[in-house]
Amino acid sequence: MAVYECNNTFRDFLRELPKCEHHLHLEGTLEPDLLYPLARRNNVKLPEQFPKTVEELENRYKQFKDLQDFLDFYYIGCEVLLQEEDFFDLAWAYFKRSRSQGLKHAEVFFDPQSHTSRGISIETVVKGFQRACIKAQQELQISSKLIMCLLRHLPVEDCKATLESARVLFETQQLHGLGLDSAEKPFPPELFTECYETARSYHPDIKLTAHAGEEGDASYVLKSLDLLKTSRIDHGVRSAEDPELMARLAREQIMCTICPLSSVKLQVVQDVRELPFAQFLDAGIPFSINSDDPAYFGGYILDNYVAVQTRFNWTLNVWKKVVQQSVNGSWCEEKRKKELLLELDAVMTKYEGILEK
Ligand SMILES: Nc1ncnc2[nH]cnc12
Ligand SMILES: [Zn+2]
Repeated sequence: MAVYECNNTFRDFLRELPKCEHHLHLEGTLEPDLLYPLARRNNVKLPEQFPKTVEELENRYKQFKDLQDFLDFYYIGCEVLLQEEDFFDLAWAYFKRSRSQGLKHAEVFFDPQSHTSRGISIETVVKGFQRACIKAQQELQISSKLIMCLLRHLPVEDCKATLESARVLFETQQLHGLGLDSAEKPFPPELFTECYETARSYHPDIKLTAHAGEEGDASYVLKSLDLLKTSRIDHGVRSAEDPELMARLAREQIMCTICPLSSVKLQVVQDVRELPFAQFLDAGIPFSINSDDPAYFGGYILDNYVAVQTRFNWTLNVWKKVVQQSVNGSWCEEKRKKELLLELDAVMTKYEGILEK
């Protein structure tokens, strides 16, 4: 695994930037040193061949063959989460850790089906996560929104039933958006057209996104826009293979939530330098930088910012633009965006005097 480090002052600048995270799976924040205690607390027997110690598990996480290789571990990890308290502990640990990396606003995914399939109610999952979100606002000044994801490898009927079970949570805007994750191939967006239609009928302000263009090609991105009517794309890096699609993403200002360390760990690219940041910037396509499943991919949000800086050596002004578009593309209230943009101005003023533009 390549080393991504940048000079200390630049790292301080990146840390102080008011960061928004748009692509973070709460279940993907389950650190090995929480996984084993939760397994013990809940009497969960891990599979025979599963690594037996934190160290062995961390070693196994050093590289994944592909998305499916990672997902096999991710879903086993989910099995240690049973009680409302477990979901709270998981999310609270994420917020605390990310606060020290300069996180200010988080739009976080969760996968109810990986819990309801084990007899846990969606209310238990959501209550635990909600409590952590409220505490993060009160004690860490981190604002957040919950996005429920459908698991695309499961039967569409199962996804429809999950949506129905979450109807009231969407109607009351306790859930802010809908996403689509898990193995991209061979589960293309068109399978979920009806699910997204149903979600739109739940609330006029519901936000829609989908993983696309991570392992699937650019057509997955196009079909997510056309059929699912998403206003955001998670990953989207393979859009760069299709110039017409790139022009459309720019024209419609579709935010792509890019996850640098994830894309390397899952072998979508071999190094962060291969990610199409320059093409996105040149084309005027908004993107944000995110951690995806930080416990599995070896880095939280700042680590991802640092990885990008080591490879692209952006100026302060490029970072200003990247943070501006990340704030402006957030699904939070306008007042919150204004606060974050003011914070950004203050950080820029401080560091323009220290680092050259
Ligand atoms: N990067 C990813 N892609 C698809 N599904 C996921 N579930 C958790 N992380 C994911
Ligand atoms: Zn993801």
